[in-house]
Amino acid sequence: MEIAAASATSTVSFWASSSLESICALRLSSNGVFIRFKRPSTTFGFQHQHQQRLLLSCSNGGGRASSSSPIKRTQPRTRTRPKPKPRNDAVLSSKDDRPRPQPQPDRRVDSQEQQLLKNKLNGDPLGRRDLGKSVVRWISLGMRAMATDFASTEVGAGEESDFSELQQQMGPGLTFVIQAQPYLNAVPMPPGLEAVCLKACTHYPTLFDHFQRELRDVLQDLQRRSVVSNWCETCSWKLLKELAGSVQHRAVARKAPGPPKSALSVLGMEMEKAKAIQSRIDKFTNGMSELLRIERDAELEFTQEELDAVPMPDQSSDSSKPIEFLVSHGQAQQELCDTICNLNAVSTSTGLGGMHLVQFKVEGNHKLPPTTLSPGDMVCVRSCDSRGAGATSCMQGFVNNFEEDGCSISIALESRHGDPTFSKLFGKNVRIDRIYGLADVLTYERNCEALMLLQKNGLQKKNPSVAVVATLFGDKEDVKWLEQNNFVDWTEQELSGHFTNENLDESQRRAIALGLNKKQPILVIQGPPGTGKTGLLKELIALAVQQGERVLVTAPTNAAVDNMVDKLSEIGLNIVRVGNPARISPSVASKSLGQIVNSKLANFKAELERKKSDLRKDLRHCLKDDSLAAGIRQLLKQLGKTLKKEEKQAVREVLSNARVVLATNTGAADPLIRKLDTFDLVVIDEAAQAIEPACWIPILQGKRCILAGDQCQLAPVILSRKALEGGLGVSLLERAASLHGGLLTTKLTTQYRMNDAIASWASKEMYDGLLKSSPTVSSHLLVDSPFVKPTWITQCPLLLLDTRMPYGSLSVGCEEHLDPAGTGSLYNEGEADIVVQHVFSLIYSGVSPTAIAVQSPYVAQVQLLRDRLEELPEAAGVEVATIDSFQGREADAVIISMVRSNTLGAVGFLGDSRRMNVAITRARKHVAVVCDSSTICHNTFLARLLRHVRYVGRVKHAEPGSFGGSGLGMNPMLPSIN
Ligand SMILES: Nc1ncnc2c1ncn2[C@@H]1O[C@H](COP(=O)(O)OP(=O)(O)OP(=O)(O)O)[C@@H](O)[C@H]1O
Repeated sequence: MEIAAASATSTVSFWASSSLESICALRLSSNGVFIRFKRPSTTFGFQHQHQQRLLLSCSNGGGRASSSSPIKRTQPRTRTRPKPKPRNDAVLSSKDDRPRPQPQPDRRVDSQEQQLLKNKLNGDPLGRRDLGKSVVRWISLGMRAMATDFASTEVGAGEESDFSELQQQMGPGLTFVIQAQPYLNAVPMPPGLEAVCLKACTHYPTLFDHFQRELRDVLQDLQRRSVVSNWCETCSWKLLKELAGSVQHRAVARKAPGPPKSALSVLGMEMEKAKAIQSRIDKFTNGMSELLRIERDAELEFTQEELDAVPMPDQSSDSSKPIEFLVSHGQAQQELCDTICNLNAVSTSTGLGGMHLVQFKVEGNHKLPPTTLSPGDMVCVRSCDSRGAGATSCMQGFVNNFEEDGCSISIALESRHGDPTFSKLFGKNVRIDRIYGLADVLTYERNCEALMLLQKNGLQKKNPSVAVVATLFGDKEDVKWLEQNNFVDWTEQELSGHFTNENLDESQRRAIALGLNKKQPILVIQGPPGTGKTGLLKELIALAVQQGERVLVTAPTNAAVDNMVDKLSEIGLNIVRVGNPARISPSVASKSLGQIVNSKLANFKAELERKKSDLRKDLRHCLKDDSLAAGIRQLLKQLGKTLKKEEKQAVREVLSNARVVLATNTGAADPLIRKLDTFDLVVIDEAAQAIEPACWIPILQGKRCILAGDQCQLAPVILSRKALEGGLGVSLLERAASLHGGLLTTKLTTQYRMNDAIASWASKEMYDGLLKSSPTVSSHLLVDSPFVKPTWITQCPLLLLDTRMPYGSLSVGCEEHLDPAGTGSLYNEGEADIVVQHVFSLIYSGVSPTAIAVQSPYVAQVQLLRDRLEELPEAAGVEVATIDSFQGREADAVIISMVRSNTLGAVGFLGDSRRMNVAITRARKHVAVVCDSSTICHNTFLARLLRHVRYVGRVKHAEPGSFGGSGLGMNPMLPSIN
């Protein structure tokens, strides 16, 4: 999964100017803030936790907080290291088997925290009582510096362009907070009050309040010195006032919500009823904000562990080795590495959305080492010495791509204009480390912001989704009232449009008819695997566009969004995919905002480049003539500005002309989308996998919404047990489905994917026997596909390849092992052998490699399997993926490697029924489960799965190296399972 969560994940980093001796770096990262202090010979690191616990630790230089976790790998490497996945995918590492990080109860701190949180939600600036004198002074100093910088444009007043640049950088909420960080960062925090400082420095109302005061003082000072005539009339003050007057500022920074008068005026509802709805919203948003905070802290802890694990080269390693091979854990040479050293920044360009694309090249034109990194992976980029040591400051980003020369890698850095560290990467040795798990401050802020907007605007006149809010937070009586007063209507709309798929069944047509009713504020489409949700949404969106609606389509993961982009591209709709370019699948990149804008401006850019090159030639000829050269430089600058202006214009045009805009749930908070007109319809696919606050981001931007998904498939990934138990893991789809006696829900019950031997297990285990198989698929087998030979395997829909040994002993070579790379994931080499052999059996029987998918819940096993299959040209096209990343897709034959084989009977998260449901139900005609049944059977849910296979499928004992061949003519024995 992209994570699962993951998704338009992005992180923002800031690092202090190196001129500051005392502070080396402050990083606003992943749902939280890290700060590192540098002393001449010691580096202190601390992580701010909600418990206000400061974890102080020391290390000798290297810019990396030492911790109890060892820096060097001590385990010997015995095999190609499996490629760990980012946490989003890596929900599936055995870390999930560990106890979740639990915040320590501290009543005093909790109440202090609650007060701060309450203030944050209320939008009140934190006062002296919350902060204390020294912290107030610290903020004032930072904001004074920022205000001075801001007002410096007044000195050359009249240059409109400077202000327009300021205008672009300045924005309410998070944008302002981001702009403020480098200034705050440059002021040493008062000792002992770091935790409060860290809280305050992300609190927008507080920062804005101080900034406003300081700017006024700075401008008044300029007036006294006759630099400006009237400070109130200065452009910077006007800009600030404009900001303060913006709707978004008022939404975020306004004080506690007043009475729900708008509900009264908009809906004409009785005041008491509206108050009751508002109080339910208040209770919900306050509770959810608290759970988000708990979860953020758990993520922060996880992230710190990951950052602590970023390796440093061993002092004793052989320095004569090619420098680019200096990789993680002090290994001088290894087959694959997740750190690349000795890189130089060679060029930079600005991608859409302000993303900096920086190209790094290996020094001396060496080739890049073989690496586990691939596009979309999260990395941290740091300057260091030539041996990769002494890395201090860091920026985070994503791998954008590898250049064709084999020497360069391009990284999309999440930095903003003026970030001081960015320019410092040039002319330095740089190392890039892969980071596996990162909590994300932007996601956290966006989720919190959505809750704030829901609380403040939910029942307001200006909220286009007021009927959705009233339905979801109102009781049965309120919903009846909404219907009686003609605000909502729950009937089906007559279908008149043209279907691209005429085969839709009755329940699918009903779902479409309900979804097209413009007065149905919210519709939940619940469908077990293979019931056609994705195809149905494609039809529904096409028909909604036909009836003149603009649609915002979102999903919790980039993979799910790309899947929808793929489907919608087939029917020729005018669609745009918005999101981090590095996270968009290359197969749908042509529909991304960046590429559409680039192709739209291709001619313009070519012409501009021609002009620029002419001007540069002229410049070379007139180097002696200063005034002419200055004029040419001015023209070149002007051309750069023209391009920026054109790009902005093109972005606006492309987005406002698009009939369908697609993004992840959190990606829908992108200002580019927010600035657009209200959408008529919001569709959230895979909604059961999203936490509710994230769903409110798109919902609040549309008049009505449709949630599609299956609450028996993957759930939102929640790290903190406390947050999970508090209800953060309950999706909006799940909550809405149980509201108002199922009024909001329509169900699909016929599946069109699986052979009934496969579907009947899912139906019995997960859907109370209600999932029916269409006769068109209920008995289809691999052998029915063209060119497939009849073998016992191709005629078997369900197969167990069992590595179990008698008397409870483990099959030699088939034991589970902990990933030596320290990811916490597990692998099983014996099972990998058996999987490869089974893949070959299928291919020799005539099954196309592209019709085969191999899945494992463990990322280390996925990487091992990829490595094995990549070596075999015959297997090219076989897809190997974690279960989470395969959700929403299907394949004719699916092989699942369960990995767990131990004498304790420990199965970890294999016992998660929702994940196993997804794994098994991806298959159309054949599932092979490779496992050690003596371990697996300790879990009752998995034992029932084994029993089902035994009754309706086949069981075969399997050993590495012994099972194989085409299966042609074989008549396997069927050992029983106790
Ligand atoms: N009415 C129908 N008649 C025939 N085939 C259908 C029909 N509806 C869907 N299908 C087929 O069923 C298969 C599964 O459809 P789809 O992927 O849309 O299901 P889904 O509900 O999204 O599944 P999942 O939840 O597992 O992702 C596809 O191959 C699709 O073409």
